[in-house]
Amino acid sequence: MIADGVAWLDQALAEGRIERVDRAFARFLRTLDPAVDPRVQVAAALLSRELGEGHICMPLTTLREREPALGDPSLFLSSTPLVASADGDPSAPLVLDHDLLYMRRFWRDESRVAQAIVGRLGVQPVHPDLPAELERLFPSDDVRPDWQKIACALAARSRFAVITGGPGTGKTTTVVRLLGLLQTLALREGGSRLRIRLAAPTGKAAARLNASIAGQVAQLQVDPAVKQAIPAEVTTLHRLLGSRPDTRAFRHDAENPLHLDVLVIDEASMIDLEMMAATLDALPPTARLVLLGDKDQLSSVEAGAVLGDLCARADVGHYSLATRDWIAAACEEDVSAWTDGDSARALDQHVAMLRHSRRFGSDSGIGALATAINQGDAHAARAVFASFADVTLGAPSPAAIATLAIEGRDGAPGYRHYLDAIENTRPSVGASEDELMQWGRGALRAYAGFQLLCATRLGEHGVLAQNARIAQGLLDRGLIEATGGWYEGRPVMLTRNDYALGLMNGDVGVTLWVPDGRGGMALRVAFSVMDEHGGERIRFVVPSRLVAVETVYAMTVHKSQGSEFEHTALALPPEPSPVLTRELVYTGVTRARRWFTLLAAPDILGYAVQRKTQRASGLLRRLL
Ligand SMILES: Nc1ncnc2c1ncn2[C@@H]1O[C@H](COP(=O)(O)OP(=O)(O)OP(=O)(O)O)[C@@H](O)[C@H]1O
Repeated sequence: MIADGVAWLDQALAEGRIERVDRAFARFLRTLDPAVDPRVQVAAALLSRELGEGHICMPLTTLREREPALGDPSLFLSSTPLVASADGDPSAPLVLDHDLLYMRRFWRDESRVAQAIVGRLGVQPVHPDLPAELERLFPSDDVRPDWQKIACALAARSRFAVITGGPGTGKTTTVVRLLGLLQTLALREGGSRLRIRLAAPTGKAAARLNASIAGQVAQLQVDPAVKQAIPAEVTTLHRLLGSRPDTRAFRHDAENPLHLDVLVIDEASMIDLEMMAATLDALPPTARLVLLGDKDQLSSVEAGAVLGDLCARADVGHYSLATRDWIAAACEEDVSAWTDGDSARALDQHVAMLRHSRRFGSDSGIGALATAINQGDAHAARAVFASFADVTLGAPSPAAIATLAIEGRDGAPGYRHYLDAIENTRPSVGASEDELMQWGRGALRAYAGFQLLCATRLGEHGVLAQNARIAQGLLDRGLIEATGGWYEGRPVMLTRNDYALGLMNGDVGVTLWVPDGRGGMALRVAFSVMDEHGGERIRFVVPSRLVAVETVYAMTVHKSQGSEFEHTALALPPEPSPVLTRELVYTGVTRARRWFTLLAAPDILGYAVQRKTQRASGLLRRLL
């Protein structure tokens, strides 16, 4: 029995079971209802803690486990005005929906997302030319079934589609062909062209999709008029929705919807619940939404795991008999093995999983490692290191990590390679602006040759400590001229959006000495930015204008989402910790294009791989 809420909160805070913000929320409830039951305050504090961990809600079973002294929470939660049922008092700050406890804002966001998706489920009539066009865009493939073709077909017949797949499984290829298909069918017989927009949750992800989409559109086997009607420009979701400084509201919402017919969002695993709700609000009811992403990656930094929820059943498919037959007719593909007439749900018919990586073949350790990690098979994951040259397991001592980060290994670059590239390609004193831009572009490309990833920001094994060690190691070797302040070679990452500069949180720039235009030299930070035609341009920024930046020799795995590096090293702390999860390691491994180095004790790898995170939410229940 809990008689004194204040004492419980203070003690839980002292024991580290809750944080100050959780206690503040529980205390705030007392201002709304001075006679509040202390057990409601305890439940509220524990709920607030769960939200801080990225969950959307808290199942009552979890609440009971966290504090057995609460007894049966459904009894006291149903008899306080602070908690309402789903259709109860809309001013109550907490909602109890069946056995899930929510803060009102999260419950509302989840309801908006669920409603908007449910409204889009269902099959629309398709153009009779669909099978022929699919056949043209996806000439017979040696890998059967051709999931790219199936994903494209499913997306073509409805206003909502999810395409998930690991790295190199062809998400971009599929969506470009889908857009070609939709636009071809729309323009046929004098129809009007579809207004298509492409977006990604971060500037970096948008830039990467931008780079790959332009090339893919050029190769697309469609009419030139169709090609022209496919946009190459990828924007951030914030920009698309029209974010306004200092407010959570966007310019586009249900009252002022976006003017578009098709919205494609890449890297959808990074979208949190609130952003998804805002996006769906702003989408006209008739518009199609296509979500692309890798369901196995880390979820968004903010609460929710919308893509993970939507793809929770993707491995098994759960296609209905009707979907199976429709796919057979439209694509000549057989998905019987992924069909389950009894348990098929409407949502399942809108989800396709690409299962064959074209980037990582059977000779790729990175691919084999990603698969073993996803299967939670630590033994197989360790065995991969012994069998493949592109992946290596190294010691996690701070000194060894810094050395690897600087020197690289066996042909795989480290930061020496990047700093040498700056030095070796330095333009002459009278270099033109074009030559300087080319130098900046080369430096940024060389920087993308290697990245050290850490599990956390703080602590001896975190980003800040590793940054300091690497900078010292570079200084000791004469590769940089200082370890603090601004110096040539300092790589920085923005920690906040800077709309005035057109730079986004997560954008990385490199510091270079360039002519100042008055006969002297000045340090400038080179960033890759998109011009108005979707092309890449290098912008040199005065360091003093960059107010929210961090040195980025090391970055957290979270921040690395949406980026790829030729050689990626992932350093894991030596002690077990809640941040070490399967998704974290998988996301780290799949940032690597050619080489991957894991700096971890083998037992820590096993520990992390066995810990699959599950964020509590009621979304799937509402959708199935
Ligand atoms: N059906 C296909 N036929 C031939 N090549 C393909 C096909 N699909 C994809 N590829 C090639 O495989 C590579 C990866 O494809 P793509 O970039 O579309 O994958 P992705 O899933 O978007 O990858 P990422 O992990 O970068 O998001 C590209 O080089 C692409 O050209």
